[in-house]
Amino acid sequence: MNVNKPSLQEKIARLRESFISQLPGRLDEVQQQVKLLKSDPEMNRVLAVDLHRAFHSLKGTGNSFGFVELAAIAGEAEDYAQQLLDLPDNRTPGGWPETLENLLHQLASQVQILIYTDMQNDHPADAPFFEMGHGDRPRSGVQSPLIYICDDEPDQVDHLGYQLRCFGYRVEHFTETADFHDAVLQQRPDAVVMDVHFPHGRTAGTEALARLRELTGSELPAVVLSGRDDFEARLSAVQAGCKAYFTKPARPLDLASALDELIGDQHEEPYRILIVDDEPEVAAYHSLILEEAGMLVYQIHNPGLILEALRNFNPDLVLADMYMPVCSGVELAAIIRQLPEYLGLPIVYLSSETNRQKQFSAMQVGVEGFITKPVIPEELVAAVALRAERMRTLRSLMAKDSLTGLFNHTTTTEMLDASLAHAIRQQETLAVVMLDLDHFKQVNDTHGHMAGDQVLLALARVLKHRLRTTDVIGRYGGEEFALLLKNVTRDTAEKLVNDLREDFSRIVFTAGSERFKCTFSAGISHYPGYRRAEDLRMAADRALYQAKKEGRNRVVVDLNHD
Ligand SMILES: Nc1nc2c(ncn2[C@@H]2O[C@H](COP(=O)(O)OP(=O)(O)OP(=O)(O)O)[C@@H](O)[C@H]2O)c(=O)[nH]1
Repeated sequence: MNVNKPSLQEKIARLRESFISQLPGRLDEVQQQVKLLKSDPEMNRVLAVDLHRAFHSLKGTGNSFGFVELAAIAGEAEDYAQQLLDLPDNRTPGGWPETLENLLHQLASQVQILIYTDMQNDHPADAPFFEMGHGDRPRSGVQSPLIYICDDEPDQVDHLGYQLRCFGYRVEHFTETADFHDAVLQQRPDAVVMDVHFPHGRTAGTEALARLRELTGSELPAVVLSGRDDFEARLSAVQAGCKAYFTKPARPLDLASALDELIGDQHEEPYRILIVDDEPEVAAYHSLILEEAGMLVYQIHNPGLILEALRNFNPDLVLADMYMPVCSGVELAAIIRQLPEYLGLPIVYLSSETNRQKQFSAMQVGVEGFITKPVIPEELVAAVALRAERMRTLRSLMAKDSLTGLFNHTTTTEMLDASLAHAIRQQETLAVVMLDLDHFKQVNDTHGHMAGDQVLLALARVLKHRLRTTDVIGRYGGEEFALLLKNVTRDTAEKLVNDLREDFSRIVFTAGSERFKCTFSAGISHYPGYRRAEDLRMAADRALYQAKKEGRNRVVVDLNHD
């Protein structure tokens, strides 16, 4: 099937065309407003406010789409409307109303020119152009990360590969750098574990990485695992762009942590940006810029929909226009700030208001920033990404457990309520799993608290890599975890948790010179078997208790229903 998706430039061109086609109608409206204003001896301020907003938005949108002359005339008219507003009641500025009529006349000529040029030219030369890099876009796939290990010592590597698979990675092993080289060109891995010394060269491994970088123009995320611990080997690793250096024998858990760090960012969810702008074309234009940078954008053109949009879309940042008909940007920001759950949500104005004093007072309601139109796309993306990132970090500190990075008890409980409500609404199923490490006190007592922490981290990592991004993983208590598996049958949930249990039980931990393994037990309950969150949790708890009683290292599914 041949699907011709419009390019970014084509989408922008369509927005411009749509804006141009609306210009005569908008001009008509402005002319009506001026007429009303002229015939009103009281100089109605409401009419003047409307007029100011109309010119302001014409200026902003004109600028955004590169119609500089139209924007300049609209800007002059906006200043004049401001003078009308600033004067005491019943007074009019000098040149009234000829100045305004003259500006309207100029605007009408500009609109004619734009319509004519648009008809002549498919791609206006002055269309704002931007191109954003695609390299940093988050990956959308949910497949486990692919790791290439390149090492000529099969025994050691087999064991390492086996352990990394238990952590949820897909692993491929190469003993020859030439095979590794060809494989990378065929399918680029998420990360590489590379040896330095090979029979055909003292630094053949790191040289292979450097060659690939030259050939492809980009660095492979790589760590070194080598028997050598000398300056030459370490320097070759740094020069090849390797981010960590491990000497053999390395602990699989340490390597897994380094690999997680290397590829971690790629699993980040895209930033969620809510745009509030009464001009659909302008909102769509800014939305295109942000989407092109990999963000997820939702637009509303009526500020009255803000409450629903916040709740349904759950944004990381709100980008709001300052002058809108239903309510101003300042009023909108004040409404958001009065909602306790959105107190920390960054709000940024995107406006053509250039008056510093007005910008400053508009920010007094707790607004994070001010971006003036027309925007430079890279600056918009950078300003939005920076603030959205900060919001993510703050949220994560509040919602996540500091050791494992999983959701904490409170958030997991809230998510159980939300997931159950969603399952009921969508007529889907939901499995709740309570999971508890076996004899964990003994692990701490025998190998120390730090070794215990490593076990908790390892389990968290296995769960994160192996479950879908839509599933919820929480650290419910000290050594107790809760999983919410969405839209799975009871049998699928049981098989999944049993596979996790078996893989986890194969991981070898080291504490000093000691080696040990660890297991967990799990209990599963299921919606629609139970219809209340608390009942689901208690049923999963009872099943877990039974698994412990029956000898641990097993999964029990609750078969009772309410
Ligand atoms: N290392 C470490 N240990 C923790 C943490 N949180 C809780 N624990 C320990 O987890 C252990 C839980 O022990 P118990 O509740 O007796 O359970 P258990 O030894 O796992 O026995 P069963 O659950 O019956 O198999 C206690 O020793 C806690 O100190 C943590 O963050 N780090």
